[in-house]
Amino acid sequence: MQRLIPVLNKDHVPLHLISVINTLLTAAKEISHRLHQGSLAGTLGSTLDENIQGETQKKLDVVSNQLIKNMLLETNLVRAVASEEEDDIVEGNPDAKYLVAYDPLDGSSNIDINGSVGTIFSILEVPDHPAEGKDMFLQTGDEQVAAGYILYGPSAMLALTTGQGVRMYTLDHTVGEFLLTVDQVKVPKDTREFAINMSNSRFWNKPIQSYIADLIQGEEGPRKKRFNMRWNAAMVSDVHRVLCRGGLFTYPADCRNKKKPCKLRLLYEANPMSYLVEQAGGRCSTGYERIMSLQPTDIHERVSVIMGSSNEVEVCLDYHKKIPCDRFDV
Ligand SMILES: O=P(O)(O)OC[C@H]1O[C@](O)(COP(=O)(O)O)[C@@H](O)[C@@H]1O
Ligand SMILES: [Mg+2]
Ligand SMILES: [Mg+2]
Repeated sequence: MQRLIPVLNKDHVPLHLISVINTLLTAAKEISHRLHQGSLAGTLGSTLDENIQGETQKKLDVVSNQLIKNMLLETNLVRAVASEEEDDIVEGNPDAKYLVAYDPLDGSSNIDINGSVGTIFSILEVPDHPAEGKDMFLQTGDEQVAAGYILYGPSAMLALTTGQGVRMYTLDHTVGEFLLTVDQVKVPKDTREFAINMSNSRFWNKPIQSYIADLIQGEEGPRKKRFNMRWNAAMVSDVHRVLCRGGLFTYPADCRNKKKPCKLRLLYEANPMSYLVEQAGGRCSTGYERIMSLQPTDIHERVSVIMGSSNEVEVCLDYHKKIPCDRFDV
């Protein structure tokens, strides 16, 4: 089985970019080890702090964030990092070429129940201008030069794209390396599976309510086929399933908190996952716009997300075209 670095070399990925990716993986191996140790490592549970988004931080959110940040900045190859768990960007080498945006641990609520979690990352180049502060990160998803995630499940898996399709690697603990296990990931165009947090349905806008209501009616409804639902409460593992066997994943806007209608973050979650899903032949949208075309205005910006099997996403988007929003504008 092939190791990661020779595969990236064969794809002519620039050497410094390979080093940045490899550094992320070194941090991921350490996170994987700590997760594997569970309570024995003393890192489960919450801290007394909240992150910039007002969410309680788990100890492992903080530990993972520190590990990734420190390791990346030590390479001298990174100009700055932006993390879901940091209020502001953290500057590195002013002469370096790369920017890394990351969600150190996605699906945090799963940590204490020994469920799947992951690390999501997006790598950009420093733009010609404005090349200062957090504005450097305000680039569309189309500007990403690499993106991926490490899923810490029964095995630790890396899904990675550098714009030449998507490959998956599995961590071989005996040699401490990620080995190629799926060469070209392809998301099937059609599906009978969807992933959404149904408990929010009364807070959704009409287009998504109608779409999901029709899926649930199965053979008796307008879709005339039976759909199954899956929800792991970790985007990384819900999207991993979509990459492996198709499906539609969505976290739509809702009116639980009018000031914060969307949950998932554009830079740390939506853009990197969209890059992977599109590179595997799937489709990604907010319901109204392609996610990777969005111009970010803030590093912690949140968006509504619909992604997965292209024909199914298309159907969902038709509901958005035909049915007006009734509760709030997105
Ligand atoms: O608890 P909910 O509302 O179902 O939300 C689950 C969603 O929240 C997230 O856990 C947010 O990510 P974080 O754990 O990084 O904050 C997503 O991974 C997941 O899709
Ligand atoms: Mg997350
Ligand atoms: Mg997180």
